[in-house]
Amino acid sequence: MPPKRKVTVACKAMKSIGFPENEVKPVLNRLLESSDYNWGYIENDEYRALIEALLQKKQEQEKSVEFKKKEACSNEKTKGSEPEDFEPIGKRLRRRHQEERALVAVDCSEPEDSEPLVKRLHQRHQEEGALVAVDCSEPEDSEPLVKRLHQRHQEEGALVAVDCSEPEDSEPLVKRLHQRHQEERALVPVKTSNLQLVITPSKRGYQDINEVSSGSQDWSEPEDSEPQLKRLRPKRALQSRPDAELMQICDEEEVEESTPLKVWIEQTKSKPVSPLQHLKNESRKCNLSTTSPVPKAKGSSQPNLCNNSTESDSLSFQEKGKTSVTPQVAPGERRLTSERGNGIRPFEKLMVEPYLDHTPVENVLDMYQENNFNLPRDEPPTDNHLIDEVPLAIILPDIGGSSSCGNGSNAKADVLEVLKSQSLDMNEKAPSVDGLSNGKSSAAKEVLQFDITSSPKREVKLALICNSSERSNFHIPSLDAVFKVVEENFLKLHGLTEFNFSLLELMTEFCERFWAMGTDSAVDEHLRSTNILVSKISDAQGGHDGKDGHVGNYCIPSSLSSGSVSVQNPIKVMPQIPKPIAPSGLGGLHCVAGFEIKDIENICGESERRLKLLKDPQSSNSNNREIVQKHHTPFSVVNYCDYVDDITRGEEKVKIPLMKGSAEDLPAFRYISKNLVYRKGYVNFALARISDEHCCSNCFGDCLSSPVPCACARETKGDFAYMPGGLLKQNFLEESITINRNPKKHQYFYCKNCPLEGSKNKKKSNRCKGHLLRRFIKECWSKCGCNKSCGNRVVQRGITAKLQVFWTPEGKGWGLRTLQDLPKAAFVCEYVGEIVTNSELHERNLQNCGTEKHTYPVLLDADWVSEGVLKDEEALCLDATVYGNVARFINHRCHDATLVEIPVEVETPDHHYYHLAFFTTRKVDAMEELTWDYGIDFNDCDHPVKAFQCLCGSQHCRGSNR
Ligand SMILES: C[S@@+](CC[C@H](N)C(=O)[O-])C[C@H]1O[C@@H](n2cnc3c(N)ncnc32)[C@H](O)[C@@H]1O
Repeated sequence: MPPKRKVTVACKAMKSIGFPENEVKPVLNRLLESSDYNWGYIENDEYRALIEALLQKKQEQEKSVEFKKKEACSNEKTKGSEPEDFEPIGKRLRRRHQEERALVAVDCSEPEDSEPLVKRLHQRHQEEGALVAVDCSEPEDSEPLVKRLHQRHQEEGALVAVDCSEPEDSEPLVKRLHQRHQEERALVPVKTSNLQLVITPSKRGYQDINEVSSGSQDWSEPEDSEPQLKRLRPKRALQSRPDAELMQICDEEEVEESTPLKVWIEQTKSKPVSPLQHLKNESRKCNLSTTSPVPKAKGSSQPNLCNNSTESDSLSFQEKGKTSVTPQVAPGERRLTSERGNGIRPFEKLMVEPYLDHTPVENVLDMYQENNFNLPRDEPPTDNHLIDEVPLAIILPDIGGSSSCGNGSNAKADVLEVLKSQSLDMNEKAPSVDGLSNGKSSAAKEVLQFDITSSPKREVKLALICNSSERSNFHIPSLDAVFKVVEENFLKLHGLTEFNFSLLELMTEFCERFWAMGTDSAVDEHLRSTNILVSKISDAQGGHDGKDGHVGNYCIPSSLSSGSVSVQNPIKVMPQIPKPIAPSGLGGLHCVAGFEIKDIENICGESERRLKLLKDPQSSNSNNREIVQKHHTPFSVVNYCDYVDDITRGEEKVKIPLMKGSAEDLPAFRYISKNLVYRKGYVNFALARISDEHCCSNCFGDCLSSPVPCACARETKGDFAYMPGGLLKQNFLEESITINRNPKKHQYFYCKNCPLEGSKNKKKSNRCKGHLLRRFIKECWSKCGCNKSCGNRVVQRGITAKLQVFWTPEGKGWGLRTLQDLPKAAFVCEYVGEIVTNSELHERNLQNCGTEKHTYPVLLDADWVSEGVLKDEEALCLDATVYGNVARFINHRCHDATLVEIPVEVETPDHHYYHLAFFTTRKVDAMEELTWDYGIDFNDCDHPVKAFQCLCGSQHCRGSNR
């Protein structure tokens, strides 16, 4: 969307919640400036940043005389304790935003609030707005923060009680919000009948974040789902009663609170924005009112609401003799106020964005993606900066010869309609690429603007708008020549005569990055970043005439009214051009750049030959490849493109593209997303084999939120391995990593008759070399009562991360990398292949002996110890050589691999078969390679994994000197 439009949309959105446009624009401007024109930041969370900024601006403006004294007084007192108040607003907002994001990274404690942000903000402010009965004339409390927070609980209750009885409704919401903000910012000491406290919401927010990230939060406890109403109650009394009574006590107390609830609703109904609050409270009323009790369902957070309260909170209230304070507020209101106070659930947590697919792991990954990918910057929304909605660019037709080609302006308009355009004012922002920036003094002076235009059709167009007012004799030069000169100059400038530099490649990468970093959460969009090729216009003036497969370009005259000339659209990145693999080594890029596109089908034919998709993977050999080559059909174009687009051929929920531009052959294999038994392997998924001990048939909903861990947590000693959100718990991950990296002696098991060794030599059984005993994860499954989105189902949901198969520069062949930042402890993929017995594997190895091709087997021996003596058909491994998933591309790393493999029990309690899942060992950055330690003994010549000269490059490489 062009910036102008974005401004309009933002103003409209703000108007809808009561901020007039004339107030919004300056704030928006300021925010844009301070965020480097990052619209993503501003639009995120339904304009959260903007709303916050507006509120803050308001409060700054409306500091009235009556508050001046208080403000001066409180500022004096709180100097130093609230450093953020002295930060510029943009910086503070950004920092806060970052911290919130960081919180999101670990905040998996409960399903997030599904209400839209604006609604939530309104509600929060409305609720907070009620807390305005403050008196800052008293000296500030010098008690420690924790103590003050406890007091705050009680205090807020009292405040609200007072507040409800007063006609505070007569104040407009916005005013109350501002007032509240002002009070919060100024750390106004609040006086009630008994004590003072300091309201420091932002401070509390940060404190909470710190608590969470420091691990003080127990992710296994759904503490947040407990209504704070109940937390406020004195617990000591409850503790002395039998469990059975607890529920009743809660109910009784709810009766007490039902009346104020009604009163409150009455009051809020009269407020301009109350329907939002009202709706929320209505729903809470359903949950909390005794007149409509909700059944205490197992698996939901309800049953433990009473006895799960934060003991320290409750006790401290009682100790301080505060139990007499009757919180006369609506439950919703109370919940929020106490949340702020107890340091458990800061407001920020409510702002967690919904997950992409509403499944925990996907959401986490998506959030990380959002967190770590900076959205492209936009220009400032000032009128003088606003660019034309129609970008100054030449629109090329679809190279694939779509029917719209040659259709003049109509088609152009169609394309333009969906284009997103962004600009960089070159007078302000120097290009960051070395060489370009060096040359800025001369060349960049003439580049007035750098436009990037993209469309949902996966097109990226770059346009440099140059000032040629002093060059009346301007003509369009040969782009080939321009590229050549720029490349040569660049190399000369940097003394890189041996260096192979291609400007076009650089621009292609730029476009790829643009897509990768700008993609939104739509699952299939991530492919944009890879399945794109660059094409140039050889004659920007006249467009194409049908030669070279381009029919009828749509050109905008290059002369611009202001005397500048637009070197328009020198490249166009087009998806789906089926030529990612070219003989030159530069791949399709080179081919297209050389204007050699004559016939798309020819290109696809070539690509298909190189790709060598198998008709019958089991009989894969060079002859077979020839057959594929000969049986090239017109449909191969589609097949081929599909494959590069997505090596999974639709087998996974996400597409996994192949990096374009490599001349190397992809190994011949057939993609499968689930393990398949080859022949003899014994795997029994019979429901009857799953006893009650091995499933949780009585559960429902999300097992992770159940107060009592269900049977499926037994494998992990009663503590689920996952946190809500899909990440592994820290201790479980660390333990698994340690077992892998520094196994202790006792973690090895030695078989009497090792199936592995036995399979190697039928006559003589070699001594068992030992098998590492690993910790299993047990996931809920079909026989369990919980639902599909239960937090204890992660691996079975499959791949959700954005991955790419790429050609490694170190010489390891193909590898796998992530296109998005991944958090530590995130599931990436499992190792999928054919389930073969050890003897079958041995046979395969023998067959392949001496040939280049070798298998990539993984032994499923993590629990052979408890399986006793295994028959051959039970001693299994996974071979992904011919049938496999993306994990077959994961390369080995001797030390500090980014992935660790963990056995996962899903369909069967028999541990001779399980899933092998890869989780990140640390935060992995976008574009980093994903590796795991194969566990190879590089000196063991008859290990099933054929040893290779290791090029992992790690400090403690075990196999580099073979
Ligand atoms: C599971 S495959 C990984 C994908 C493989 N690179 C490919 O192109 O298909 C294992 C093979 O990759 C290569 N490989 C993996 N890790 C390596 C490393 N650290 N150094 C050198 N080669 C490696 C070896 O040839 C090994 O047999």
